[in-house]
Amino acid sequence: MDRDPSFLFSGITFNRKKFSADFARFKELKKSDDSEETLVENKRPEVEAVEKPVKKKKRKAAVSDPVEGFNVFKKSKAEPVLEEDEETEKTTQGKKELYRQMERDAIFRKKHNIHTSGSNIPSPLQDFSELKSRYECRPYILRNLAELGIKEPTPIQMQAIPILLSGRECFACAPTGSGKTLAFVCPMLMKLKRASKDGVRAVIICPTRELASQTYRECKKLAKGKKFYIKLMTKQLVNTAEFSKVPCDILISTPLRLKFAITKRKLDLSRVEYLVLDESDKLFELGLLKQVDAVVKACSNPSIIRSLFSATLPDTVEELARTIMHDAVRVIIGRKNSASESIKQKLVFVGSEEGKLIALRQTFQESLNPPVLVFVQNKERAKNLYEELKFSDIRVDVIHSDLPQLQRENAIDNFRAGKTWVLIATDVIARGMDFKGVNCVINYDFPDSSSAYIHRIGRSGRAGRSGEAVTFYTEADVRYLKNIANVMKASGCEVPEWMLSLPKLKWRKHRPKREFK
Ligand SMILES: Nc1ncnc2c1ncn2[C@@H]1O[C@H](COP(=O)(O)OP(=O)(O)OP(=O)(O)O)[C@@H](O)[C@H]1O
Repeated sequence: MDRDPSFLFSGITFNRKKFSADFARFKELKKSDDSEETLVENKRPEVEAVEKPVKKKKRKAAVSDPVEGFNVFKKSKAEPVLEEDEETEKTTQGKKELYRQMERDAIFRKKHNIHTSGSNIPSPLQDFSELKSRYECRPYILRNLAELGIKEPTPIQMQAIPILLSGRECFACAPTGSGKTLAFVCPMLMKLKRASKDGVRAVIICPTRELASQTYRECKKLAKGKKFYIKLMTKQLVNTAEFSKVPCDILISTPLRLKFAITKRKLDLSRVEYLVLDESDKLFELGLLKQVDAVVKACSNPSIIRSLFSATLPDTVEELARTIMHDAVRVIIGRKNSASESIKQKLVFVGSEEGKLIALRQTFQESLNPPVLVFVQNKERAKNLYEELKFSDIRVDVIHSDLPQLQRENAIDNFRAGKTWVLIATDVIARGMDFKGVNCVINYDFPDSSSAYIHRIGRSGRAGRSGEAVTFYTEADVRYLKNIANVMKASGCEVPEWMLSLPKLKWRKHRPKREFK
């Protein structure tokens, strides 16, 4: 007979007092039963957890089985496992793709002579169209590049642009005339995005006024169609009463003017996001170092991106650079501290100082192929040589630091416009100046260092054009020939063996007293 079990115990009362001990035991037992149950319940997942690796595979296989009705369960339980596996697979795939990309980058860099060091270096840019696909570049930049006739990035642009766009600091060494200006201006404009009136956001320091004003013009050209506040620090601007209130996104200046403005408390650089030291090795020379240091200090924004560019980067400058930069990428195009390979270089023995003027006149008589730049050691010599040549039938002009600013500007403009055929110059325009189509550079006076040589002759053979460089040397210069001969050899020019085997000099600046004869 089936009886309800509750029925058996109906009417029975339990003497809790009498059997309190048993009751307690019973209770305990129940409790322990409960706890055991809890334990068992708790154990299950543990067992499952232990079994998981075994079950994982089964589950995975099961998931692939199209068994209806189990899907929900399988999905809900098995999905995290699947995700994990897919995740692992994805990671493996991702890693493989990363390695493949790194390999492709290495091949591409090798092809374009791009040498890099640093961690996680972004892939080089193969084409300017990648500025849009990879970095959402605004159309105005691509339009301006096209208008300027700039179709393909140069090697320094291929590598430095993605580095700067990915927010990394960079110190770069690339040959003269290889497009370094665009390599830092383009990412700067892209990162700044739009104009603002919240203070100076980017600073470009150039060693000379001429270079600063050229860089200013280049910036304006690339920013055309976009309302950015781009300012060239002139004497007039710095003396403006309300200078600190003038809206400015990008400020281009020589270090001296910047330091002056900072000292006079007219300029707040604490919001600067981008700082470029163009011709950085020059800026780190003794004459400019203090001023540059003051500017670097004034740019106190902790998330600032600094970059250094030059065609020559001595080890000492690199060491100094490392102390101010964080996690910077080093980019070298071709060989470090080498001359552009598109320049045909020649050394001409002129005997003594007297021989120079004769050699120069002879060179002009044989073939004068303007525009020609003639470099001399100092302003006195520039004035003297100009006096010698100004009444000849050659259209000659001169530029040096003693001239008033307007005259300096006119000398540059006339040379650019082809009105001047021969421009006599000191090293004031040896760096960075971009005169299109200078056919020949003549080092009337031997350059005082191999880097001065590289920059001087780099005024020709720019942007893939060919050029010529002639260097006069006297008996007194012979012992300094080796360094120049090495530069020549490294860029593929023929050099007599005896020059290369001259004793090695610990490099000091070669600035002998030269009498004009
Ligand atoms: N991608 C490019 N394609 C063609 N021309 C270019 C390209 N980029 C820059 N240029 C042109 O090349 C010339 C040299 O550029 P830039 O003055 O920037 O050289 P640089 O490397 O800074 O030289 P330097 O070391 O003498 O300062 C300029 O006239 C510039 O307009």
